[in-house]
Order: sequence, then structure tokens, then C-alpha cells
Amino acid sequence: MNPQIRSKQIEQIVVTAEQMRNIEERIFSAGIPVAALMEKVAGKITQRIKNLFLEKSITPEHKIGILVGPGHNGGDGLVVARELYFMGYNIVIYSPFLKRKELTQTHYKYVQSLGINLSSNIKELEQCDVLIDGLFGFGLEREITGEIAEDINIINHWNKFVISIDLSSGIHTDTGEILGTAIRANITLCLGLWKPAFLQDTGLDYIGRAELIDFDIPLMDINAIIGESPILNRITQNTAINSLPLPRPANHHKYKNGHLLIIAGSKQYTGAAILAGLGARASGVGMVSIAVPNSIKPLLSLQLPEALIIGCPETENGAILELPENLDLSRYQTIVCGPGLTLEAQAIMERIFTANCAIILDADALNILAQLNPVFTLSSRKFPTIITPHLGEFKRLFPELIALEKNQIKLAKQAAELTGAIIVLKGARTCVATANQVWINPDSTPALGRGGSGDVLTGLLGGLLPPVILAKKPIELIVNTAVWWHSQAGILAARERTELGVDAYTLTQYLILALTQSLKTIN
Ligand SMILES: NC(=O)C1=CN([C@@H]2O[C@H](COP(=O)(O)OP(=O)(O)OC[C@H]3O[C@@H](n4cnc5c(N)ncnc54)[C@H](O)[C@@H]3O)[C@@H](O)[C@H]2O)[C@H](O)CC1
Ligand SMILES: [K+]
Repeated sequence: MNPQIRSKQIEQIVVTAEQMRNIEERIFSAGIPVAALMEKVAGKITQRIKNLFLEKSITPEHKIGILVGPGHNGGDGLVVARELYFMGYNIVIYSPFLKRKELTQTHYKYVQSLGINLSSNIKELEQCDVLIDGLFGFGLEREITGEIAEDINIINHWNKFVISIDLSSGIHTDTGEILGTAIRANITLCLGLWKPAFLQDTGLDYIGRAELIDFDIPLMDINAIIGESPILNRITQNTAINSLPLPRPANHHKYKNGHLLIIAGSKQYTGAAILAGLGARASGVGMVSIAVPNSIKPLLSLQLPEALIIGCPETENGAILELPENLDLSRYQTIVCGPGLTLEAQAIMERIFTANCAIILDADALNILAQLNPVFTLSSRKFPTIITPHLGEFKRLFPELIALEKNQIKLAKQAAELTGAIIVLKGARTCVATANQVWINPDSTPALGRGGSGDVLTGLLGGLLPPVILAKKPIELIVNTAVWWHSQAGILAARERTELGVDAYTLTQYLILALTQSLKTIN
């Protein structure tokens, strides 16, 4: 198979520890010997580590410490140690275990026979320039305690450059939770297929930069275990770009490209409406109408000359009191509601909840919804509903779920099952959940963690929906596209302006730039 096509398919897949074990079992029973596979995998890890050493100017004079666990993660570590030793690197192995799996023990015996330095004192690794962590991989199930936990804490305290094999030791493969303690890696080389730990906020600080090392597991074996439509999926550049309405049909006029209504803003939070409008601008939607309190209408017109600004009667404090009576909501394919509304805009919500088109609820619309029996309100909707809470808003909406579950992927999926809405649970690793599937955005930047960045996402998503709805296509995938695109803009802006330089307005200016760059690399 063409390696590029394979890589596009592989990068979308996520497997749990159990699924990985089952896939592994299939290929072992098909005939590849366990030792041969370990040799192949560790060879690929060694090659990648060698390149990382070149990038970091680490030469054979430097000292490399290898942490070796009792299972096959330790086995990988030992093969890497042996190969680096033969390349001339100065290696010291630390493996404080009395028992090892058979294959791991065999490799241990061999490195011993080669005379590679085996240390029994963690302090001796303090002289190392780099540490390679082969303590535990997807076989870790219980808490790390005792001497090995103390060792890990000492290692973390040293702040050395650490490369973890498969998973940073101590992280639970499926939940990303820290089991007692965990190695704080700079780079983690995930083996074969992505695991859920890489896609959740909990373990990210320990995983560092994540890279996938493909070792040619046949796709038929993967598919036999994960099925035709796997529940958990990674959003990739490929899936995101493919869902965009590009190229546009030559005969499309503005209304064929869809009409979005944004209901947002107040005297207090004027910027939120502007940012949502600028997010929508980048989507290429045919028409944007923005309903705001009357007093801020001139400001919106100035910032968004292409939009139709609808002034609404307002409360004493400058929030929307009601929508104009003659506002015909059936003209829009999508309504975005929420950014900067304040809780005072509660009176407009009944019309929004019963609107006969797709609605996207964000920010204050979610805070208002939280007071109105969210599960009942959302599940009563007859048209598509998307909600975009961060964890704080999610807690207010679904306190009963939060009481029983911590895992963000499960939480989002349960909320989608309960309500029938598409849940965009925002975080460092935003996930998009329907009742049947969850998609996770694997790449983002902490630069996006600031006020207004969510308003941009909501506007962008709002603008992307109408053409999809007009084309009568399913909307889930375009939600993924919005989440991915928004992050890519943040990543590009952070690269050019540092993580401090990505205010929400600047972010809007990077949306089209990020898309242009992606389109160049995908072709
Ligand atoms: N993915 C693949 O197909 C391949 C994976 N490889 C590597 O193998 C590991 C998984 O190996 P496994 O032996 O199943 O598990 P681990 O090495 O992660 O660890 C299990 C080992 O550790 C003991 N243990 C578990 N928890 C604890 C604890 N809290 N404290 C102490 N000891 C603990 C347990 O009893 C086992 O002995 C995978 O990550 C890859 O690195 C292959 O090399 C190639 C194919
Ligand atoms: K590891």
C-alpha cells in the first residue's frame, strides 16, 4: 500500500490498550514472532531517537540513561540500549526489578554479556544528558508505588531531556490519568497506533510532544478489531479539509452559500459579537446577519461591513431584551446564539430553542440553558443542535454526569446520548461527540486559552454549517473541521508571534492563512 495513503488512514485511528492487545494477538497468531516484532519496533524507535539526537546535537560522548521495566516496554528499551551502544553511545541501564517477562529477560542477559553499564542506583543516572523511558507502556494497570515511584519523582526533579517509549510511564493508556506518579517526558514515541491517553487533557503535561511510530500493522487486522465505524477517532488534516465546501460550485450565488444568523453581544460584551462575526467571515458563508442590542449596532457595522446588523430592543444594562418581532428565523440555515449575551437575554431563548433550523449554543446561551432543564430542552429539539461548552459550562449543564464520571471523552458522549445534541467539549484536546461517535482534535496550543477565542470558534462553526445543510449532508464532520481549523490558526499564530501573541482578534486574522498553508501541504 502507498505509504502516504496508509499514513492518512492510520493517523485517524485510536485504540484502547485492550484493542491494541487484541490486534497484537492477531498478528502474532498470523505468524510474526514476538521477538521479531520487538526487534522491528525498537529498530524504528532507535532510528527516530538517533535523528532526535542529531537535532539536539547529542553526540556519542554524551551519556544516555535507559530506564527498563519488567514487561515488553522494558524489552523495547533494552533493544534500543543495545543498538545505541553499538552506535558508540555511552549507555547506562537502570532496571530495578527482580522479575522480567521472558523476552525482556533474554535481552537483559545479552546487554549484560556485552558489558553495557547496568546501574542499581538511580543517582548514577543524574550524570546522563538524556533519559529514555522504557519502564511501562500499555501494560500498566495499577498505581506505581514504592521504590520505582520514588525513582520517577527523582527523575522528574532533575528536569532532564526525556524520551518515553510508547507512553510516558505512569499514564493510563485509556484515560490519560496519572497512576500514582508518571515520568515527565519531553517527547513520547507512541507505537503503532494512537491511544486515548494522547487525546485527553489529563496526561498531556507528562506526554510532552507526541509522535507516532508506525510499524506496519496490517490494516485488515486493525479493522477486524476496531470495526467499520469506530467510536473513537482522531480529527486529521485530511478529514478536516475534505469536509470543506471547496471548490465551490461555479454557479453558486450568496444565498446558495447559506445564511447564518448570529445572536450575540451586549453593551458590556460588544467584542464577543464582533469576534463571532469575524470567525464567520473566514468560513466563506454567503450571508451573515448579526442580531445585537440597538445601542451597539453602529460598532458592529463598522467592524463587519459585509454583515447585516439587526438592532434589538435592549434591557437597561444593554443586553438583548427581545428579538424584533418581524425577524423571520426560517430564513437562516443556522443560528449561533450566546457570545456576550449576558444572563439578562434569557427572554429570547424560547424562540431559539424552538427554531426550525440548526442552532449552536455557546457561552451565555449555555449558562441560561443550565437554568432551564438542559436535558429536556435539548432532547425536545427537532432540528440539529450543537453546544460548545468548556468543562466549567459542561459542569453547570450536566451536574449529574460530572458526579459519576471524570473522563472527558465519556462525559461528552454521555451528554450527546442524553440530549441528541452534538457536544463540542472544549479543552486542550477538544472532543466532538454524537451519540455514536467521538472525534478528538489532537493538535492545539495553550495560546488559545484566552478570552474571546471561543467566540471565534462559534462564529467559524456557524458559518461553515449553512452550505453543508443546504447540500443536505451530515453536519458532524464540518463540526470537526471548525475545531481543527480554529486550532491550526492558533498554532500558526503562536509559531509566528509566540504563545503570548494570540489574542482573539489576531486569531481571526490567522484563520485564512492557516487554511491556505494546510491546502498547500495536503496537495
Ligand atoms: N503494540 C505492540 O504491538 C507492541 C508493543 N510492544 C511494547 O510492549 C509494551 C507492552 O508490553 P507489556 O509487557 O504488555 O506491558 P508493559 O511493558 O507496559 O508493562 C507490564 C509489566 O509491568 C508490570 N506492572 C504493571 N503495572 C505495574 C506497577 N504499577 N508497578 C510495577 N510493575 C507493574 C506488569 O506485571 C508487567 O510485567 C508496549 O507498551 C510496547 O512498548 C512490543 O515491543 C512491540 C509490539
Ligand atoms: K514508557
